[in-house]
Amino acid sequence: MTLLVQNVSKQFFKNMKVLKDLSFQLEKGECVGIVGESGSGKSTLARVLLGLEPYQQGLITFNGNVIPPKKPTQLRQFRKKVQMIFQDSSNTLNPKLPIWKSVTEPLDNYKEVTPSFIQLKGLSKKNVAEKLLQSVGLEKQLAYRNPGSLSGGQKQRVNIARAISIEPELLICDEPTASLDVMLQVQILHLLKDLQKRSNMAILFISHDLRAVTFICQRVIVLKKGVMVDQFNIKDLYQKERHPYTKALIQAAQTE
Ligand SMILES: Nc1ncnc2c1ncn2[C@@H]1O[C@H](COP(=O)(O)OP(=O)(O)OP(=O)(O)O)[C@@H](O)[C@H]1O
Repeated sequence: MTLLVQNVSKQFFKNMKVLKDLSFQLEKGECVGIVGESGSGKSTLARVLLGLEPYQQGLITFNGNVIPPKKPTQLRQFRKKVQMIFQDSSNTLNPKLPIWKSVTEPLDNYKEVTPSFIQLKGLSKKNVAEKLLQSVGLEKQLAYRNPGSLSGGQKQRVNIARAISIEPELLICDEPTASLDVMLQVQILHLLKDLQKRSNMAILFISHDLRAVTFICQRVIVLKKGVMVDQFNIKDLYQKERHPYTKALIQAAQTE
């Protein structure tokens, strides 16, 4: 898997450039963080990478194919390989469906996928859902409840189970813990880290929280007003060559 972003710029209106000449690369099994304050363009970048928003300059490729994919068949392949987890876990699950139906929906859409972590043969869809829920640390009985009766943390775990059910090559997480309390944030970060180790999928972890990013990622990209001002390996976080904006983020994280 390779995600390649080359000199990408995006604007919403004529003079409103939100992403400016961004270039970076993400390889199989890597976990890269995108960090920056509110309004720096993180969510816009996520949407552009997912092919949900157009960009005006540069080129994005996923495994050599241009993003956004043009043909419906290419788009289908792309959606299978790249999954997303959003900040707000409350609206992403259909309130009318029991959890087992929501969690197995991607497997219904991509019947050709057989996840390696569950032996599908002979298992009913409900059993598969139970297994998926257990893989994200939830009790299997949760499969038979509706989203309305779940806590925020449980719902986010269900979203993660759903996203990983088809074993994506890349998981894009946009502030996945922002709506959760601190204890749950830590649990979800541990879960993501553990899943990444088990599956070797790549993760693009978008957050304003430098501490979360440094916990889970091996490499960090710092965005400021749509410009990539810094990029470094976690081991170099405290090196003096860090950009002043990165240093300010480190200081803010320490005083929080
Ligand atoms: N659909 C849109 N139309 C016009 N401007 C937009 C649109 N979406 C985002 N913007 C603007 O683009 C800039 C970047 O927004 P974006 O949501 O990508 O930042 P962010 O870093 O994710 O912020 P936050 O952490 O607050 O979510 C902001 O100035 C925002 O107002």
